Amino acid sequence: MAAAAAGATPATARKALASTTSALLSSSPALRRRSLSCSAASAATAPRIAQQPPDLLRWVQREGGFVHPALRVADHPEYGLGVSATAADGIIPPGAVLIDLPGRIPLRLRRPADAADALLMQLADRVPEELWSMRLGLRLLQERTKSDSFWWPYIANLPETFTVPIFFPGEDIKNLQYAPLLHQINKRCRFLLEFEKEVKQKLGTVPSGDHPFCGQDVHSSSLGWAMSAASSRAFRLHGEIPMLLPLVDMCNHSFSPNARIVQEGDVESPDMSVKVVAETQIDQNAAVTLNYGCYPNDFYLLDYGFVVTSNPYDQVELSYDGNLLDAASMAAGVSNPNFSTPAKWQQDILSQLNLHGEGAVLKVSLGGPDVVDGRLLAALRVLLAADPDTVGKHDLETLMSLGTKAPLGPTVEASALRTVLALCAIALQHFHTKIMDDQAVLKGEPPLTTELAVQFRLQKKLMLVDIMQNLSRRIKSLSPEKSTA
Ligand SMILES: C[S@@+](CC[C@H](N)C(=O)[O-])C[C@H]1O[C@@H](n2cnc3c(N)ncnc32)[C@H](O)[C@@H]1O
Repeated sequence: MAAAAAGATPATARKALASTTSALLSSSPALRRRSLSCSAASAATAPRIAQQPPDLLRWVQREGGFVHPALRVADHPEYGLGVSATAADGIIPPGAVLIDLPGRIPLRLRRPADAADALLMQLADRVPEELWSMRLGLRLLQERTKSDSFWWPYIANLPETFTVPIFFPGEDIKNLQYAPLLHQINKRCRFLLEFEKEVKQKLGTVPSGDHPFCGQDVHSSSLGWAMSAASSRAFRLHGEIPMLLPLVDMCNHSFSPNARIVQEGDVESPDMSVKVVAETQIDQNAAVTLNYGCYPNDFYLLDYGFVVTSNPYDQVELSYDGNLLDAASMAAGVSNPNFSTPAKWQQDILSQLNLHGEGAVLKVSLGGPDVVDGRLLAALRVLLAADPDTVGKHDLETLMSLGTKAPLGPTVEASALRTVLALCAIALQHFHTKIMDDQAVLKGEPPLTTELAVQFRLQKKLMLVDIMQNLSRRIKSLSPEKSTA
């Protein structure tokens, strides 16, 4: 729905991106520059920019970095490359420094040193803040085109392609079946197509010596590569300045990580360093993992190109809408719901919850650690309550918490939870396929992009079913005679 409103469909935007992929291969010779093209033939599982990239670990050490002697970069069976402890060395104790990068190794946007840098910054300023990965991506692309880049050993080890949905075939974008994500993908694809034009216009007549990409043409596909490299590998440390951290970015993700990143010194200071420190004991052969962030799968797929199964932070987004709530509560057997026509005292509380009036934020969610969005839960409780006096005895925090058992009594609580149950059922119906259909597709070992799209929607549905079971248990635990609305 949202994607249609935004204009071009993700599928058409994707087609245009795909059609520029071959145009990316620019081969006109020039000094001081490295072609943006690269051969697809390299390691079968994870093709890298260079067919035989330099040893990243040794480069970090040569440039003054520290790497714990027990660590290696090795193929992970499912996640591409990863950092792991060797079988031979002993266990690594908690607190041990695993990697230490001096300030010259991280790659980030820098203050302009010449005309090319100044142009790059002007382009970066044209990118909206929410697409910070494109800003950093421009810097990466600048270094990728230089033949003598300090960061070449790092760049040579980067993946040649990414599994983020801007590169999905149109069919697999449709396979996601989830409007908020389709909207984001569409936005990114349209941005890349527009930005390609802007970059071409800006750099069209710039002489090669002042050109941020050494005179090479930049297309939406190369911009997409750079944006995806940055979004899937950059870290935002103190000061929120995103940086690419060579070798550190070979560590894969876990919500129960055994390591964490520590920044020492200010980002701008010359003695800044970035360390990876063992959070727990790291056994022989164990992978070193970092937590990329406690986010839903939308974020993981859009920025990193993977889906976390049983992600405790996954959510389904919906829009707070009185008519939808009336329909849901009637379907749940709640008599005379008045979500679309709240009384004045109820409107006042909805305003406090930022669900009513000017500037209201109507996006609410189901799932994640709270199970039900606190603002949605409070609104339901308040709108189902008969009088302002009972409600007035509780503060908003209590009304927003599912942990507080039935603050307005079991009858209101049962009706509120039943309405949420019905909302879950409505959300489930928005997916065109059933859980069993998705499981059957996955059993058939489809192409990777189909697998990711189907896994994404399956995880959302399984999460909704979990919430429904959770709420049913809560409704049952309310006193039996009052839980029937
Ligand atoms: C920061 S890089 C880590 C190094 C990467 N594996 C490589 O081969 O270069 C992040 C990427 O690793 C993969 N990855 C990391 N953790 C993962 C996980 N828990 N599940 C699936 N893929 C993961 C994804 O492709 C992700 O975009």
